[in-house]
Amino acid sequence: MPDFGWQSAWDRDRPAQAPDLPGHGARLAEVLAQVSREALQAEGLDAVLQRIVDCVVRRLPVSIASIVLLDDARTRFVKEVWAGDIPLAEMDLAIWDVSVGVSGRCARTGRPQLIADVASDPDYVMGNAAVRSEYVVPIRHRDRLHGVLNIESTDEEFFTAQACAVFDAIAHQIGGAIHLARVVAELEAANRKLRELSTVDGLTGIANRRRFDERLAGECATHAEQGGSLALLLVDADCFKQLNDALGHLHGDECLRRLARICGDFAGGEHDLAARYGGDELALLLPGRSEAEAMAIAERLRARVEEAAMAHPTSIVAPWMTVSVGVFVAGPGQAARSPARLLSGADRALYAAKVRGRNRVACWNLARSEVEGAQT
Ligand SMILES: Nc1nc2c(ncn2[C@@H]2O[C@H](COP(=O)(O)OP(=O)(O)OP(=O)(O)O)[C@@H](O)[C@H]2O)c(=O)[nH]1
Repeated sequence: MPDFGWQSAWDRDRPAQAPDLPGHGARLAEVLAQVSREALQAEGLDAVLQRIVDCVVRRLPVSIASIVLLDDARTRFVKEVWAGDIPLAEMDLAIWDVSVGVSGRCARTGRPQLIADVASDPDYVMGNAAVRSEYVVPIRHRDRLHGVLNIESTDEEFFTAQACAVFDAIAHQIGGAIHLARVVAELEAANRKLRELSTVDGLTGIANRRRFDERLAGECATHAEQGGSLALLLVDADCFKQLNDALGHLHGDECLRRLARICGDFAGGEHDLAARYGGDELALLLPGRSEAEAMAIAERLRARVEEAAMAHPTSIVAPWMTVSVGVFVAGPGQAARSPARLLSGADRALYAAKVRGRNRVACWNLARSEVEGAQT
């Protein structure tokens, strides 16, 4: 007779599904307490299942406890976590069919399997010759079968109705844990998707203004602390209103998407960011670039947009789409690293590029308080 510590208070004829453990349920409660939403989120399902079987073997007098999970089709066992105080024979049981073993029988029938004498059961797969009895319970949540809980004992009298009821309750809790883990995973995936959507520009697929503002503030703080340079490029389509008017907004949208892809190609560094700043204006944040490097990138970007030869029949600049680029670089040791000052510097440069003819690159030089690079 197993000694769970609550035998004296146990009603032997009690139905198996309702373990009543007056005053003695601490050990079962400890097993059940291994499952919580916090533990599932922090450690993941596999770790929680492992803690359950460890706790079963440590706190209840069983020799082997294992949880075996089914695939979605419920035709194969695909994962097993186990614990034991006796060794198990090396068996390649990582994946096996439900036609095999007592666990398979349990999964096929959906009913608990109680084997008082394992030697007499043709389906029993021996892991240790000392095992005498086994109890295998379906793990389900509502109508869905997730796997089985397999308990083995060296005592053939072990699985009384009371003992079975305890393991039924544990299997029930595991079913809930698996369901909860799925819900948590689905919730996390949905949250990830939402976070992603809230920082991506719907039209172009690059970062949106919100993400840009966050990153700009972050980079400004980092560079204020660590020094180094921080380059900002504002890229604005020339005569975009006329393009929309001539070829329609849908065509304009497609041109913006292509422009965003080109900008994205120039944001190859780990901390670089290409974003849609608003309307037909995009921004490139390039930490660690000197003024000369930033100007060279801006010029290559400008040239690449021309090479793309997106038709613009009504532009006053060229028969294809062009961009003007304003550059500002907060160099090492310069005190101009606030987002507002970076934006204002790049904006001044962009304005100069526009008024000096468009389709050109200009840079605002803070030290000299003048624009460079945009020939008049
Ligand atoms: N197709 C399309 N057009 C947009 C979108 N967002 C803003 N625009 C248009 O972009 C145009 C920007 O016009 P302006 O700010 O006058 O600039 P511009 O015509 O490019 O003139 P310059 O910048 O001075 O060369 C406006 O006509 C907006 O309607 C968008 O998502 N799709």
